[in-house]
Amino acid sequence: MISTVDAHDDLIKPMNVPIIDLSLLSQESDHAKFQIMKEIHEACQKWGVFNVINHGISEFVIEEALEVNQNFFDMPEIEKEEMLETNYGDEMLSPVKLVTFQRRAQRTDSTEVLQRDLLRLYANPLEDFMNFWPKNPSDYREKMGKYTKEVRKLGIQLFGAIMESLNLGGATYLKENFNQGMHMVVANRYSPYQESTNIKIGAPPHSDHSIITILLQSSPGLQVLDMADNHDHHNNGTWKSVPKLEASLQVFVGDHLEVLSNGIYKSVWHRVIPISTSNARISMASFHNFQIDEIVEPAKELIDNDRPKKFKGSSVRDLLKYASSQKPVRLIDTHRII
Ligand SMILES: O=C(O)CCC(=O)C(=O)O
Ligand SMILES: [Fe+2]
Repeated sequence: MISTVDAHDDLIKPMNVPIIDLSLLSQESDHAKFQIMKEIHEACQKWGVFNVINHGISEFVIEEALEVNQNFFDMPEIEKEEMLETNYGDEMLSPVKLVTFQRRAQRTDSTEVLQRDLLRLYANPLEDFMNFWPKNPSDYREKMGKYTKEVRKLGIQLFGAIMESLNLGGATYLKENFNQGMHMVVANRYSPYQESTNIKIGAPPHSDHSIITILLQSSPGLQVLDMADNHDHHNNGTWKSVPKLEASLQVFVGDHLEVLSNGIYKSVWHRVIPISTSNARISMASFHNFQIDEIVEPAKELIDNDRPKKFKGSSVRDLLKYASSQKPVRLIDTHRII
């Protein structure tokens, strides 16, 4: 179990996260394509994370999305809660969920060490879910809608490239599953650290339940676990900071891509320890999955005598349910066949 959450920032070294130029994907040249597939393959295998540049989402859309979330979180607590108070039945399918650390602090069973505010929005199909998103600030839906549309397009493009990097370019059933899949956007606000309180701001170590996550950050603070040759032993890695690179987004391999790739790609352990003490840090994590009850298994094309099936199947619902129990091991680790 990873329990070290102290921010010995001076001891944390930066990690050279690979930078992938997505404009190369649309080039005709086979050489450029081959090169980018190789880079994606290596990044997903070795690090479970890479930066993308020339990703197609305009700086303007990004800035507006960050700003409108900042404005949302800045509203008085009571206003935020009122607008979201609805009973949706199946909580797992609730189109919006707001967790503020003020509210959480009132709960006596709170065992979390690192705190943040988060707003989780369902986003596919966008037209269905947007009506449940916050009405205020009044430009929230419009600006988040734009970002969400763009990031979904990027997700589909990246999934296609990642499948190709696994020689699964011809497996159209996977692309169809992805296209119909779940898209969840989580906006996080990390308040400035207050010396007067004991509250530690951040996100505890975890890997994502997604196939891929696309991350947008307003300021640094993300750290990933560098496991070098020790991928299956998450307690043996070293935390490294991920430098914030201008105009880039970060892409994470999630648990379900580790399963789908039959263990060839590794989901990345990460945590957040914000650096700035004066400004709030806003991030937006865009989680892309298959449908909630679709069973994700190692792709049959990646199973053979040399690489037998490594995992039993699981659905996103299984991963989400398990995550809420806050166990220190990943569900997929309990699903290992060998
Ligand atoms: O805030 C970040 O940079 C990362 C957030 C994250 O890991 C998550 O929401 O799963
Ligand atoms: Fe995450």
